[in-house]
Amino acid sequence: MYPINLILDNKPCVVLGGGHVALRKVKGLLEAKAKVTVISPQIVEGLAKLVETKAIIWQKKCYEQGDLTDFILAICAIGNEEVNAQVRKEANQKKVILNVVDRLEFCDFALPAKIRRGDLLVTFSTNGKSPALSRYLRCKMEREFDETYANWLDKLVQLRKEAIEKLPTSDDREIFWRSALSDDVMELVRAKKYDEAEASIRDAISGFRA
Ligand SMILES: C[C@@]1(CC(=O)O)c2cc3[nH]c(cc4nc(cc5[nH]c(cc(n2)[C@H]1CCC(=O)O)[C@@](C)(CC(=O)O)[C@@H]5CCC(=O)O)C(CC(=O)O)=C4CCC(=O)O)c(CCC(=O)O)c3CC(=O)O
Ligand SMILES: NC(=O)C1=CN([C@@H]2O[C@H](COP(=O)(O)OP(=O)(O)OC[C@H]3O[C@@H](n4cnc5c(N)ncnc54)[C@H](O)[C@@H]3O)[C@@H](O)[C@H]2O)C=CC1
Repeated sequence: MYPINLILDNKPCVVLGGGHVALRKVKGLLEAKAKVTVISPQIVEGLAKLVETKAIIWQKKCYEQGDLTDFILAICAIGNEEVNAQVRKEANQKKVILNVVDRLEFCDFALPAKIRRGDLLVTFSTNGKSPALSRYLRCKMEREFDETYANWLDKLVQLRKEAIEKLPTSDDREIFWRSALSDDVMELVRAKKYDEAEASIRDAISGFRA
């Protein structure tokens, strides 16, 4: 497995099937700001609400060959081997990247469990061996990854700009950040002393010698 984070903002994605698994996958796509269409003869209540609020488009029908046209990514959550095979075939023809929720061998990608805190994204996966373990680790680590990292990340955006202005080469910046983002600084962050942490990084930028 090769981990990548897809940038799906406003890109057309389709979920086939309208059950609870489809709902979870749709929610994940919406978090990534994708433009989501669901194709299914029936949908669960959670999906119906998303249709009502126009958060997603619903095509009330069974999947047919040709339905993947115009989509860049598809998730097949129907749970039928025959349909899975048809969808896999069309995805190959149209070069659409596909996830089949009950068949890892048919997948171009699998979904990890995730913790999102602002722009920070932490993911867990098990190569399909135990989604339950991915979920367990996500729940456990949610406590560790509270909002402090996301708040700090917002500050780092500006500090990174300043480091780019003051430190001439990318080698310098690599050396700088590996030492500047120290346990001591991160302890200040954990204590929500963002200003002190910020000042410490600024001092380090002005005092940096390669
Ligand atoms: C391969 C993969 C394909 C994919 O969906 O991309 C896949 C496949 C399958 N899952 C099944 C079952 C369960 N899936 C979950 C939960 C999650 N499943 C997710 C991802 C993945 N699931 C991909 C690999 C992830 C990895 O590598 O770890 C998560 C992480 C992400 C998400 O869905 O968004 C999300 C947790 C989100 C969260 O809570 O954080 C639970 C637990 C629960 O719901 O409580 C159960 C019941 C317990 C169990 O079986 O473990 C079955 C049916 C097995 C059967 O028939 O018994 C299959 C099919 C098969 O295994 O063949
Ligand atoms: N990857 C994952 O995270 C998980 C996967 N699964 C597997 O996912 C599959 C789906 O699970 P559920 O959502 O609980 O099932 P479900 O049976 O509730 O949902 C299937 C949906 O597909 C629709 N459908 C049926 N035929 C269709 C067709 N030809 N075209 C379009 N839509 C069609 C149905 O109307 C229904 O909405 C199962 O095979 C299950 O084993 C189960 C748990 C987690």
